[in-house]
Amino acid sequence: MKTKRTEMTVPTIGFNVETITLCKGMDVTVWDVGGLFFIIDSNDRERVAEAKEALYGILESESMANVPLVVIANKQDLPNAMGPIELEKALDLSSLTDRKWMIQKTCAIKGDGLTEAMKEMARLIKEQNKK
Ligand SMILES: Nc1nc2c(ncn2[C@@H]2O[C@H](COP(=O)(O)OP(=O)(O)OP(=O)(O)O)[C@@H](O)[C@H]2O)c(=O)[nH]1
Ligand SMILES: [Mg+2]
Repeated sequence: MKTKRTEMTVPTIGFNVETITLCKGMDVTVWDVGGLFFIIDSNDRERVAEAKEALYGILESESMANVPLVVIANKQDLPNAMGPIELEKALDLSSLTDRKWMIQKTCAIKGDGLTEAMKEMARLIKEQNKK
């Protein structure tokens, strides 16, 4: 995967903004943020590899160094949805040794797990800041 980087700073705010080209036609803009939520369609087994590529494309950006990650495993209401253990393997999350991460199961249409995801993120950011 080739990434083309554009570094840019907004001096008045002091945020680092970086635009990464994940693949042709897919640009993501990342900010110097406290935490990253990555939402995955747990029911989309065919595209989990694609989701993994996208995730690592974001994580390799300099501005994402040590930034805590909460993977939101959405669509848990669907019977064929991948669970957290399966997703952890599919996304190879155990390879992430230099950042705090966790997986939160959600069902966005019912709102299940969303508050928990926010709380977990707050906890990870606090832990990271202790270092
Ligand atoms: N069953 C279920 N459906 C959901 C949930 N969250 C979002 N959706 C539905 O998923 C649909 C959007 O699908 P997505 O997978 O997000 O997007 P998509 O249109 O498939 O586009 P891409 O997957 O990005 O190509 C909408 O109809 C939502 O109502 C959930 O937790 N459970
Ligand atoms: Mg989809």
